[in-house]
Amino acid sequence: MISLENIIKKYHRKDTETVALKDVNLQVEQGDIFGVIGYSGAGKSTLVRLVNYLERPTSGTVIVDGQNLAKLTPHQLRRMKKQIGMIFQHFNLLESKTIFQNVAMPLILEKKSKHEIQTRVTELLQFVGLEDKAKNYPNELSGGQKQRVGIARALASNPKILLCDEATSALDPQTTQSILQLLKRINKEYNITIMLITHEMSVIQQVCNKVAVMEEGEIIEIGSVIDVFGKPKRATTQTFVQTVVHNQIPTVLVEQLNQKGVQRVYKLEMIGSHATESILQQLIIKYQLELTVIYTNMTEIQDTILAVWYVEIAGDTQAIQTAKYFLEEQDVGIKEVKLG
Ligand SMILES: Nc1ncnc2c1ncn2[C@@H]1O[C@H](COP(=O)(O)OP(=O)(O)OP(=O)(O)O)[C@@H](O)[C@H]1O
Repeated sequence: MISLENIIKKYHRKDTETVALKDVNLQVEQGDIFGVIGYSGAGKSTLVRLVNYLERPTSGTVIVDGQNLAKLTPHQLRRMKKQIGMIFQHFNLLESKTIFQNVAMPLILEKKSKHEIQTRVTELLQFVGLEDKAKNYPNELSGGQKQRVGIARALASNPKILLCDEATSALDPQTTQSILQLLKRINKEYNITIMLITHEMSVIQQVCNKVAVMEEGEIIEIGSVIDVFGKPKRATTQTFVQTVVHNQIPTVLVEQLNQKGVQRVYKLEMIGSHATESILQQLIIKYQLELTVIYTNMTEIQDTILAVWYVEIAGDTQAIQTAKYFLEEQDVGIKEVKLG
């Protein structure tokens, strides 16, 4: 649906050159909710703005719905842009227009008939739960309601793709939840492919099926959300993941364990069907090991459980080694951790 190939984007201002994107490649499939995460300045906004050609690449190819955007005539590009809706952190509503008029704006620009506009806007306001606010002005609405207006406006032209630029960053956690639920409905009910950028891993956790992690203009990790959350490779990704997956032993517990002189603590990481206690039982029964569970945490991601267990293992060294092989065969990550 969206393909970015060997994208380089440089900005020039006076004598300075900023390389915002350095050879970026990514594919977004039809039906994806594709998240892009990274710290401020990583290049997320630049990346997402390439998709509707708000920014043009310095080099590389942007393909949307099978079309190379660089090869389109201005008329074809305008038509393509109608297939791509966008919502923003600060909503970008016209303050002097009513909610109805804001949502109607793309349809007015498309010169749709009055009747058509009335029907479509009413339907959209119903969909986002704001049918009673048609005659209000943006400054009479809460942040969450304003974002719903932004969403209704973005959907007016029946887009195939919705781009979300930090759409929930200005909202409180509860309102964020409701907007994310709305995005999920849009994806399912209208079959709209969504690309969203955020600096919050919890947003990715709640709605996305795929994620790209960006750092200094590069994609440093990309894949299904469950894979990236389950086995983050790069330090930045690990830091993001730890904001939602609490897979470290709490410091206070580490101190207690050190005081007790506990040795041989292992961290076991399991994804999906393995994330059960039965694996631990097998270690006890099959390998005659003594296990003491020190800390455990489970996180639900995309209907799958990510589990981490910290266990103290006592027993025959050879038996522990054989048990390690058994765990690796079961796709359970195991490593000895140093306390303190
Ligand atoms: N119009 C511009 N002119 C010059 N430099 C720019 C421009 N837009 C972005 N940049 C620079 O490009 C780099 C990437 O910026 P970008 O806004 O894409 O990052 P971001 O990850 O979206 O950051 P944030 O979360 O703060 O919005 C930054 O160094 C930024 O200063």
